[in-house]
Amino acid sequence: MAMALTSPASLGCSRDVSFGAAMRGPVVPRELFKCRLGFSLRISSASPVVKACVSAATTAAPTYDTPRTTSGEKSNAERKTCRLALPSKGRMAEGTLNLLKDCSLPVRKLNPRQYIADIPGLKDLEVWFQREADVVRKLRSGDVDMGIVGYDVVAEFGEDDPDLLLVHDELEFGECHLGVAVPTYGIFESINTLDELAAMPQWTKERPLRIVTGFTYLGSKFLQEKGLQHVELSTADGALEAGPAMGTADAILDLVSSGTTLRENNLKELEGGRVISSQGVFVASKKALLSRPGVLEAAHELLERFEAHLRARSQFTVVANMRGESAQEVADKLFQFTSNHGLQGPTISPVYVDGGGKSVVKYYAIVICVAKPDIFKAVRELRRAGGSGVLVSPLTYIFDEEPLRWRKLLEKLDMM
Ligand SMILES: Nc1ncnc2c1ncn2[C@@H]1O[C@H](COP(=O)(O)OP(=O)(O)OP(=O)(O)O)[C@@H](O)[C@H]1O
Ligand SMILES: O=P(O)(O)OC[C@H]1O[C@H](OP(=O)(O)OP(=O)(O)O)[C@H](O)[C@@H]1O
Ligand SMILES: [Mg+2]
Repeated sequence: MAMALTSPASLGCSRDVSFGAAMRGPVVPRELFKCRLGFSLRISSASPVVKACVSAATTAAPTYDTPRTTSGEKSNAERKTCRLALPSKGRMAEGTLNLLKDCSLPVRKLNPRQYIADIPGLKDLEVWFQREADVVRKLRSGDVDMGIVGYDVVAEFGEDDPDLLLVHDELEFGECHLGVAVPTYGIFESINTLDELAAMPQWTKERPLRIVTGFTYLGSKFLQEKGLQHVELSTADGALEAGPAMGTADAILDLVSSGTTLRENNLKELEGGRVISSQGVFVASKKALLSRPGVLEAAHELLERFEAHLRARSQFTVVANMRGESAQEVADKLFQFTSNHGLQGPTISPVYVDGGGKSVVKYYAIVICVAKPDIFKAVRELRRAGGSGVLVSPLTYIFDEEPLRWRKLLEKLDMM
């Protein structure tokens, strides 16, 4: 899937696949415009690309001569502390802070407008709040070492940079996907798949399919891979769903979670038009993990806690008293009548009751973990196997052996 898009030659696609290099005002000289794919685009007002984008009042893909990473090599070489960057606002900010709090690592921020903070549980770690795209840019430039953001942002602004390593790829918040959508009406009424969209006779060199998106890197790569011929991408900062009805775009490529915004704007997603699925991820710079003291240790600590918490979150711990003559008999009944046997197997211990001055064992207490959706089935099964007094409580952490993701990370770092 990784495809380097650095020169026209590497594109291997029609020159019609172009970006809306619309004006950002007179600040950027026209000659300096560079399309995202890495080659210079001469802007002429006669060009249909420019005309379309100007009339669409969209903004240019943010790719002039400015690199997509910031500088900082010098100050980074001198930096002694590790840095974790977190989203400063929006959906992902809340999810990230909640996750850290649930992992007993609350972020301490003196006031909401301050962009530096710390985590009392993690020494020698600076926490920096940044807009999500900047988290990724600063990872790439070496200004921060680790970050938590949506995978969509890593994929878009990371541009397949091999220095970015996903330490945890499923933090279980901010779930959404990036997909192509078209109107439900007009010429699109009977169009339901990306292939059908691509095959529409309407799209020509002179009148390409106009797609508005905030994801020009992922979008161009995806559409080229899918072989779409005459496409023009433009970009805007938000409310993209308005584009088709306003007449400024034919289709959109945007994030979807509940699907409400699409529905409310008379748009439908196309089968085969899903670019990526996304959720919160923990990402780190390979260079930093390998060379900056303390980063690997901090990544390990965070990963351990995320894994242990997320595993526990999906489970209940269940304690029940089971009637039986021996622990062995209870274990046999559990295996026979129930599908829940705990992590490795049930823990079974005798329950002593007063038998008139002599303690006797008539019950055995069992402890098992049960996946949350299976809890009521598990209780029914336990009763069938002779269980009573079933106690169900939430779990905080499940620490297993070394997390699988840690081993995978060490492999990626050539440390195994
Ligand atoms: N329905 C959704 N729409 C957009 N993003 C979502 C959605 N669900 C989860 N996300 C995640 O949230 C991130 C964006 O969140 P949000 O739009 O709140 O950020 P923001 O910083 O306010 O951005 P903006 O510049 O758009 O205001 C996405 O990159 C994605 O990872
Ligand atoms: O499938 P849904 O649950 O409806 O969510 C999807 C919408 O949410 C986001 O927009 P956001 O709320 O960030 O507004 P914006 O478009 O102005 O950025 C995204 O860009 C979609 O428009
Ligand atoms: Mg938004």
